[in-house]
Amino acid sequence: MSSEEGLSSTITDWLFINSWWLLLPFIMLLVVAAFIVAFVLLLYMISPLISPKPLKLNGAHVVVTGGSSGIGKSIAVECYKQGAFITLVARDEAKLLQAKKEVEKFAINDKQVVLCISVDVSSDYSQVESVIKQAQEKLGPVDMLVNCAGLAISGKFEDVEVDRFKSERRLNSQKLMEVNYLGSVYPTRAVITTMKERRMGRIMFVSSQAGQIGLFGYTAYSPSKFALRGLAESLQMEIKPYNIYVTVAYPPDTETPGLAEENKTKPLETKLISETSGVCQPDQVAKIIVRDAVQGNFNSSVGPDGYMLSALTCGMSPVTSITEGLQQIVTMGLFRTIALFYLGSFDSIVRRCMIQREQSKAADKRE
Ligand SMILES: NC(=O)C1=CN([C@@H]2O[C@H](COP(=O)(O)OP(=O)(O)OC[C@H]3O[C@@H](n4cnc5c(N)ncnc54)[C@H](OP(=O)(O)O)[C@@H]3O)[C@@H](O)[C@H]2O)C=CC1
Ligand SMILES: CCCCCCCCCCCCCCCC(=O)[C@@H](N)CO
Repeated sequence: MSSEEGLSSTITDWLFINSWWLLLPFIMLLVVAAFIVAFVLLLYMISPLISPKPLKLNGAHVVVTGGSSGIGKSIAVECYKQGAFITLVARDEAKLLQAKKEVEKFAINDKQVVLCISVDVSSDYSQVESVIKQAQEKLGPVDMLVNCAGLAISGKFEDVEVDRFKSERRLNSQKLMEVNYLGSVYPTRAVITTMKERRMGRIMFVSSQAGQIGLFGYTAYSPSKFALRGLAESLQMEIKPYNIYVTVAYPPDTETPGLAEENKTKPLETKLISETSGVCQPDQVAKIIVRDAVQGNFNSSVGPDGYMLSALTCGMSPVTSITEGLQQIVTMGLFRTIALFYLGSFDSIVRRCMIQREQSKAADKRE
């Protein structure tokens, strides 16, 4: 070895020995990252421990209000397919009988029963209480209540008859707050005592994506669906120690007789804005809702827009799995950023429609 080579290797040795501490921040960073990864993994592993025990639908008694049509009927079918006994609740008896026949096609054993009850869920509590009692006498205590009876009216604030926000009752002119909100309070009130005694049960409220955001044309509808969220959160805090779990479902537009009826008078703005999150089939919506209710998830959403909306509007709602909580924490800022773009595009839809209306009005006047 030449003396020059010897010198250079001594220098490298010296540098190595004396500068290892330069790597210290990197090592520390690695250790911290490893801890975070391990912590998250641990959370994922214990997540099932804090989640509610799934409800067995086989042999369970499921009451579905609004079960004679649309989403409610599909929910009844989905539960029946999994072996449940069903009580369908709605007003029109002919529609109920027709739905009963359709549901019965999906029996998986010969003990299963579909019971029909005709009642207006929104008018008189004592009536609702007595029909629920009848149903319990025939098919046993209610294991799951699905509050799906409801309707939508859309129209500009000043165009919706003031009466229809609530007020007096006329035939075929249902009031939104009464049906969508009180029509969920009454059946829930009628089943809750028995559920608490049995220390088990599921209560589902079918809200809407319009129960998460207020939209053009939904000044009467949205509040009636937002109200369900307040009810659900308060109730869940009361009944969680009794092992009863509440689910709020927020579907997008879904192809049902109810939607067809609503579309007859829907403002163009409402149509265009709602199209953002697409149109779903009732069967597809029902599958997701029933799965979430069985698992005891507080939140049930459909599709990517539904997922983002739910994470964004989670507020102080209860969390039913650690994974869900983590996802909300991580995605909140990003989803708010995306939401601002959506809001901008909704505002521009409203502005464009207004300009178009004014132009066609002016043209009409000239003629
Ligand atoms: N379709 C959609 O785009 C969406 C719907 N939703 C919500 O889902 C629920 C179901 O909607 P959808 O399937 O479209 O509706 P449908 O109109 O197809 O069905 C409504 C059901 O509710 C019953 N019902 C209505 N009023 C009463 C009442 N006062 N007492 C008892 N039963 C009643 C109806 O029967 P009857 O008339 O015989 O009483 C029928 O069985 C509603 O709450 C709606 O707001 C949420 C998001 C999207
Ligand atoms: C990150 C943020 C994402 C934002 C996505 C926004 C999507 C808005 C669409 C709202 C659709 C409302 C449908 C109401 C359906 C309904 O309840 C009636 N059809 C009942 O008949």
